[in-house]
Amino acid sequence: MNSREPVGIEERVSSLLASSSNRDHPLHIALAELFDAYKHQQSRMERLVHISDGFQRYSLLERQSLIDSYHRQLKRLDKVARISDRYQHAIQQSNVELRQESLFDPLTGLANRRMLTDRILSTSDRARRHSEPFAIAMLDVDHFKRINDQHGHEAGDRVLVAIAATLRDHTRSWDLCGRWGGEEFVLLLPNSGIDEAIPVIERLLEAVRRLSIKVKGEVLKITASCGLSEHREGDSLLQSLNRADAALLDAKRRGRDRCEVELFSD
Ligand SMILES: Nc1nc2c(ncn2[C@@H]2O[C@H](COP(=O)(O)OP(=O)(O)OP(=O)(O)O)[C@@H](O)[C@H]2O)c(=O)[nH]1
Repeated sequence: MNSREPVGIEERVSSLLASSSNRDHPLHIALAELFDAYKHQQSRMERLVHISDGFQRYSLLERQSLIDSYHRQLKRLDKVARISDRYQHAIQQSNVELRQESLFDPLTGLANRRMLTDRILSTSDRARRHSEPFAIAMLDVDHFKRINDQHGHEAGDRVLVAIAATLRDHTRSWDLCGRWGGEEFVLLLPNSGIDEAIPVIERLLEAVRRLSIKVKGEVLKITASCGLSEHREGDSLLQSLNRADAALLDAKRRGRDRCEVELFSD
């Protein structure tokens, strides 16, 4: 008798088949064939389990690598989005700067000649459609050359900047002030006939008189002359500007520091 009793079915069947006392049993051959078939099936099962485990491990690795690659792509996309945001912001910024440079005078920050021209044309269009009057004023600093000659170009620039600020501060929100060039400024007074425009200009000239610009310990007193014209229906931009310019020359001739009106006389 064995010192150890076989426990599992396989061990028990194996030991039964191995025992010489069972060799002539009528079921011995059938049991041996059945046992072989069983072992064959079992080894197939083990192979299948092995393949399935390997496949699962491979799937896990594949999944992990896909997740890693997905996260790497996300990071890249995030980086690309941030670069694109910065790029778009830079383009917007440079568009703002380009617009600023193309429409505004760099020294005074007022509208430049191009913007003034555009606005006068659109105001003239609106005035025609709604039968509204509008006025154009040309304002020129008196004896500006003297300021440059006596105090230097930089002092002249400071005077222009101070005048620009005065124009901005003493006109109505719907008026447009701009620098026409040199020491000459243009004011567009929409929805205003001569009668409404004159007090605006008088207020402005008074504000210029009150300016005190300190240059190297000296206080500069400034005056300006102004020519005013009212736009007439059918007038070209040039005609209205020419009439304001003629009125300005008249103001200079009559002694400066004043506003003259040129009404309907080409
Ligand atoms: N500082 C400075 N001066 C300028 C600028 N543009 C033009 N000027 C000067 O402005 C002066 C204009 O002088 P004029 O046209 O003789 O006129 P004015 O001396 O003001 O004399 P009136 O207009 O007759 O009162 C010239 O000396 C120009 O050099 C500028 O941007 N800065």
